[in-house]
Amino acid sequence: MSALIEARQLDVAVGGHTVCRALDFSLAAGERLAILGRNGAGKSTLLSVLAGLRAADAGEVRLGGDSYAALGPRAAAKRRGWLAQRHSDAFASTVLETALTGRHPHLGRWDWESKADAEIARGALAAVGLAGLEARDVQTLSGGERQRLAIATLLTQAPPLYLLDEPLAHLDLNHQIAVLDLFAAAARDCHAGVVMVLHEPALAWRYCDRALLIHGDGRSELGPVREMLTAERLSALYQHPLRAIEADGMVGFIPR
Ligand SMILES: Nc1ncnc2c1ncn2[C@@H]1O[C@H](COP(=O)(O)OP(=O)(O)OP(=O)(O)O)[C@@H](O)[C@H]1O
Repeated sequence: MSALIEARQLDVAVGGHTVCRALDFSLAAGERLAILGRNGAGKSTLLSVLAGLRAADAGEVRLGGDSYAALGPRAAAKRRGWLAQRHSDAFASTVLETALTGRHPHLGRWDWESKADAEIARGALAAVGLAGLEARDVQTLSGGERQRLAIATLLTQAPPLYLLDEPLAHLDLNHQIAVLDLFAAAARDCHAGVVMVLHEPALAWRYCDRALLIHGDGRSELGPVREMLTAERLSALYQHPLRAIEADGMVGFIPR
């Protein structure tokens, strides 16, 4: 069976700066991969290449064995969902209408969303703690509520592969864990693949199988979280000394 996503010999650069060179990886159903690196290292740029929204400088990205060019936008939207780092709401729209946009790839050109689509969207809103806000104007939401709405919209889309750019942005600790638990359940119960840009190595350690470290100068390292997320490697990655502390089978990284 083809991987959910596969990058082959990928070169990515932005603004004259190399993000990665000859990067190879593939993600199987049910796997979770964290992308970590300093601000400006190119994590969002790489994720947008993986999402088919930006061309690579060399190499290719395939979703289930097919290129983005062969799939086209609608078929690609059924195979991967992308959580952007920023959400713009140019027009007034309700929370439910926004979540329902996640169903669009599943509808025919002239179809309206059905009752079943609305149930899926309501379920996703409830899963992120937004039940009761369905009729609210999206422009009145707090930063954390808007982020959870974007996640609910993606859960409504229900792709087999989630590409998440900083899914924990704006979220308090309680909602960070709740959102990571939701994607863990999607991986475990629905065999979804998850690639997420994270700034918290301890949560990557706890919620991901593998980590991709982007050093910002073209170098990258990929491997199981227990090999990649060590104090030594993370101190080099963030260019700041860190100490690892283990408790109850979990690890934390303390800046020195
Ligand atoms: N169009 C552009 N022209 C020039 N430089 C750009 C352009 N787009 C992005 N960059 C630069 O490329 C670098 C990588 O940006 P990117 O958003 O991918 O970083 P990131 O690792 O996701 O950072 P952060 O952790 O801050 O979100 C940054 O230094 C950014 O300023």
